[in-house]
Amino acid sequence: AVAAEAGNDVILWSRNKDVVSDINKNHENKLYLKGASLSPKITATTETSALQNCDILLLVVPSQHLGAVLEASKDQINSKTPLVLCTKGVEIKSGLMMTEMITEILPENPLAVLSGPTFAIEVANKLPTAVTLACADESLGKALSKTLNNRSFRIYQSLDPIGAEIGGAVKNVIAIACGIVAGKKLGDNARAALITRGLSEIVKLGLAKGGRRETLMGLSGMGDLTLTCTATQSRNYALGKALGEGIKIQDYLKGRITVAEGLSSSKSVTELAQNLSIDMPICDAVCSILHNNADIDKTIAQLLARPQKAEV
Ligand SMILES: NC(=O)C1=CN([C@@H]2O[C@H](COP(=O)(O)OP(=O)(O)OC[C@H]3O[C@@H](n4cnc5c(N)ncnc54)[C@H](O)[C@@H]3O)[C@@H](O)[C@H]2O)C=CC1
Ligand SMILES: O=C(CO)COP(=O)(O)O
Repeated sequence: AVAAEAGNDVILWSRNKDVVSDINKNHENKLYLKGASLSPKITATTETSALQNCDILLLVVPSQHLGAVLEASKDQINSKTPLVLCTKGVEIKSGLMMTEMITEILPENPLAVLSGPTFAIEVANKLPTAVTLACADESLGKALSKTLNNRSFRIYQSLDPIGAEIGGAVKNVIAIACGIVAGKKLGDNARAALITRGLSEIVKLGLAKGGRRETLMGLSGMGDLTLTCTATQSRNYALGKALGEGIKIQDYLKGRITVAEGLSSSKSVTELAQNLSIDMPICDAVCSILHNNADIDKTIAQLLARPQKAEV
């Protein structure tokens, strides 16, 4: 929708025939984006051959499936086509960040990361939004920003794709923690503490991976963390809130088709941090609750009982 609003012709690839038909016939995607009316400039297809002649490819498949989709379609992708990563997450299977995984599959393609506080429905409905577009190649970053920027979608440039990616991947895990605290009615102080100490975890991991502090403090870091940790429309926050209210994860996920990336990223981010010998107690706690069936109250008590330490 952003690319179309900026004046581009847009082709959307989907595996789902019903979604394709809804977009082409009704200019809507009722299954995944109810309440947004899409530009007729957007057409959809299930054919990966459509990837052949694109000037830019925006990658939006959920993190645990993007690798498989790229593997299956890489023969259709020209090695000169710039790829813009919009997915937020770390692959469990390989432990790789999305940009690392993409580079393994498509080593020659130029790569950028587009990330920030961007609830899709607000973006599609043209509500004011600001994001980071990070690309190590400054002139390509400028060209991509110019192509995608529009009056309601303001793009700030950055040269730090790693920092932009880490912020987006880890904030989903912290948002689940904030949701749990809300579900448990533990108060606003606790949420502010989680956001701030969560940011500290994001910064530690981001710097260890080679990202820059100022990126982590910007739209794709602090900005997205703030949005997701404070809004009930966040799927990650909502998942945490349900758990905090006592709903079992299997029951919550039953019948849900949309992704809450923090569920998988809590595992992959925690493993990544362990491999780098970085202490990320909040992500660790969320991982234990989601994947090791840890008791929520005991996990919170353990977090609060950690030895005192200097703030910085
Ligand atoms: N929805 C939002 O507000 C935002 C989402 N993102 C990120 O974008 C990525 C995608 O999220 P959403 O579109 O919101 O998720 P969603 O769950 O609403 O939609 C996922 C889409 O991917 C497709 N999909 C799922 N598994 C697939 C597979 N194995 N092969 C091919 N297609 C598959 C689904 O059919 C669907 O079209 C995530 O990493 C998310 O964190 C980033 C910014 C904002
Ligand atoms: O990444 C997002 C907003 O920037 C979307 O967050 P949720 O996946 O938690 O809804």
